Amino acid sequence: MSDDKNDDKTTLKVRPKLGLRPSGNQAGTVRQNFSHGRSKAVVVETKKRKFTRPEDRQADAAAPAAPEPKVEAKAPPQQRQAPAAAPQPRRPAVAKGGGGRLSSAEMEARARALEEAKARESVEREAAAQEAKRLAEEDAKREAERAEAERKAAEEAARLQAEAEAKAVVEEKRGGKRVDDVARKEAKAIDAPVEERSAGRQATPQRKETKARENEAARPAKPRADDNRRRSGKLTLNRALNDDEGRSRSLSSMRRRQEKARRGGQSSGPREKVMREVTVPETISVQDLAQRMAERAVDVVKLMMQQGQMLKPGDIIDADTAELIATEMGHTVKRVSESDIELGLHDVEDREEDMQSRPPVVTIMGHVDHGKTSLLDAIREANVVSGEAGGITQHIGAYQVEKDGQKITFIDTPGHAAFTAMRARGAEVTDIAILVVAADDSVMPQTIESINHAKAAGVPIIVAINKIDKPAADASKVRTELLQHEVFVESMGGEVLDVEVSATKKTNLDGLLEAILLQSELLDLKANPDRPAEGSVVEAQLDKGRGSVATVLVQAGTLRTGDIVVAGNEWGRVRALVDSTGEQLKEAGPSMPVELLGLSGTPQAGDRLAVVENEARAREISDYRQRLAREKQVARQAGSRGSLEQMMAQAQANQITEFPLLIKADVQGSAEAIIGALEKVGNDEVQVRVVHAGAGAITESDISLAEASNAAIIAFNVRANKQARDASEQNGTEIRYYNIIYDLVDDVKAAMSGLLSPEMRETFIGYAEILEVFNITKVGKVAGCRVTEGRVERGAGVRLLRDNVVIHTGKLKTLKRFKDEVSEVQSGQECGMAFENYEDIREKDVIECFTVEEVARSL
Ligand SMILES: Nc1nc2c(ncn2[C@@H]2O[C@H](COP(=O)(O)OP(=O)(O)OP(=O)(O)O)[C@@H](O)[C@H]2O)c(=O)[nH]1
Repeated sequence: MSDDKNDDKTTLKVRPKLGLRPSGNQAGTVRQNFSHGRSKAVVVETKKRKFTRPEDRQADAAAPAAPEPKVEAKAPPQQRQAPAAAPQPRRPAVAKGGGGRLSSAEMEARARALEEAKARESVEREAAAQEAKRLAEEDAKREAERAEAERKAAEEAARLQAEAEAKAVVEEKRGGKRVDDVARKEAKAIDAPVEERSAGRQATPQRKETKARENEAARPAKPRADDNRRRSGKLTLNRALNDDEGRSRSLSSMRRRQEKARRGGQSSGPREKVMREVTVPETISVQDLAQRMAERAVDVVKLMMQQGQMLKPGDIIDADTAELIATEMGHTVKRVSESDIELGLHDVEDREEDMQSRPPVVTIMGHVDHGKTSLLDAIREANVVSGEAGGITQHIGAYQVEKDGQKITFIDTPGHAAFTAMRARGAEVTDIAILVVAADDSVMPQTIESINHAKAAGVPIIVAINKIDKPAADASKVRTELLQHEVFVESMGGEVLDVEVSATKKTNLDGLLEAILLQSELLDLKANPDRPAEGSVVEAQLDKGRGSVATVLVQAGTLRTGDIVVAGNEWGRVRALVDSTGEQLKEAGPSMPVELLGLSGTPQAGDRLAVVENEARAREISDYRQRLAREKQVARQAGSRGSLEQMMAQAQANQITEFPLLIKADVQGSAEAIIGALEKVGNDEVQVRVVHAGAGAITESDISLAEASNAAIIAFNVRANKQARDASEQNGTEIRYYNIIYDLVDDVKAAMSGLLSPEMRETFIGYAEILEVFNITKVGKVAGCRVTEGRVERGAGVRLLRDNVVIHTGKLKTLKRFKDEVSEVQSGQECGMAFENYEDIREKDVIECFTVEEVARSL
């Protein structure tokens, strides 16, 4: 081929040309084409061969390597080999060429040789083209197989990831550390293959490049085998065997790769960064968060460092920070809180078509001795009253009675206390309140309280005017007096049903039951009996023989023995259900009161009860609630009680437009004046709602009503008695004391507009009772006292109380113990006290001692 000019672009083709050429070496390029449209230009040095004599030709033949073209170092070996076949046809022509002249025979021979060479060349070209086509097909097939494997593996990875995340979310809802562990594992499973993927990602371009430069050493073994195959157009037995081997190796390696990917829980799936929905609890460690995002913890630490925060992987961060990090890294966040554990436990929505009518639940309220128990007893035709100590209702019970085939559930509560306690715990069990008013006694303070309780709960009232058998009975007086408290009975043109009854004579009891059923019809009470039960604890106690016994009112669904229930902080498996007659039941439907046995501890009245799917969930919820209760207790002890400011903050957050207050004043007149002044305070957005107002000291019942209505207590010139003070401390209800109406109104106004000036927080220090009053010349009146509670301090603020009503507020002039001026006197000790600029002190008056501190308003 040394005499050829290789400028033809055909693969492996070197076209021989006849004719005389200038002697000497000649350089040129050969364009080589490969499969997939790739080509390569190779520099070939050509050498003009001289026509020589036979003896010269022999010399030529003795040196076969000489005609080999000089190929650039980078040129593939294939290029070097391919032209080797071409010189053959030219040999005869060269052989006959002597002295530069050719005979006709020689010319013929040369022409024939030329023809043969052409034919051979075309055959070879065809074979090479076919081989190239076959290789291209094989490549395409392999490529398709690989793509298919990758797609399957990616789907598998996506599925596993979705499962892992779903699992993490479910576990997260149930709280606890387990979640983190599971999520961590899942995240790890996802994470590892991501790295594998990225390794694969790097390998691919490399492979491509290697193919392009076939002489590079980095090329993997398999493609090299392919190249060898391509180098030759011939298909030999050996090569065919090698090919098969190559193919089977390729398939099995593919299978291995798939298998590996499956084991690893993923594959060489999508190569872009995967954006995840990251579940973020209230607190999370940096490491955990990184794993949930499938990111490296060190990257998270780096990111936080850029934000100016130094963190370690083990550090715990709050949900806000975690959200910031996750969003910064391009993930979306799903916030969950510990309380999510209770999701779906209560207030599950029922479909309208599943709802069925249920009996009404009735509570009887009223003033002491107006005949509540007698009435209930008369209705039940069972003698409960005689069994009670002193005839006073001692227990809370719940019973069901039947009238014309319709059932009515009665809850017998001692006054309104249990009623409000239940409301305070969120249990809204009562559908109808029966207000018992004795016809001979008419409306009394507890009657008014009962009205306010019912109103605050939004429960309709039915007035039962009792004891009409008594000669002094005056039903119309009762009706008129009720008008003053905004209870408009039917006979006075209102909507409240009223029934005259006699509990002892059993007069008109049917009328009362009919009124209840009528009211219940108006209320259209419904519940779905075909679902896990929900209810409220009406009463609970620890019974020596039976363990924890809770009287439960089923409110929705059906409660069955064997069910696993959570009631308040307690849980248990229902061992037995007993109805009000003492009979064992298998199940209890909506509005059915039953005694429930089997709880792990004793819940509180008003605790809500729900059936859960398994013990684990019951335990988890109960653990969570117990922890919460402990934390609440600690918070209360730390003094973080509810206040007017907090109330307002809450109101603003929840966009509440009502500002509930309970007002207690020294006289009815001041209470009314305060209500009048406060009514003017409101605007379009927020209004004062007085849940109850009255004269006299603040009692426990006021605290429970305030707690149930989420109201603050405004005390005007009155104090709370000991029980009330304890109760308010316990449940965190704020009592604000005032002695000037304008201060009171200003404070409420400020709280409502959210512009509270610094709060003057008053801390109670102690009480002292005046035993004797001495009149000392020059000094004035001095009170000989005994400290009954806490201590008394000189310089502290003092109030003079007479029957729990504030008479005077001021400062102490002297505090003496046995003639000596002292700074403080402890409980149980006696001392002498005198007020600054105030002398109207009497025996039995009480001196309240307090300190005042200014607390900056924090909303
Ligand atoms: N004459 C008459 N006396 C009645 C009637 N109803 C109740 N009494 C009497 O009134 C007293 C008080 O009755 P209770 O049923 O204990 O009253 P209560 O409201 O349940 O009282 P507490 O449990 O203390 O809240 C009892 O002596 C009853 O006999 C009635 O309709 N007529």
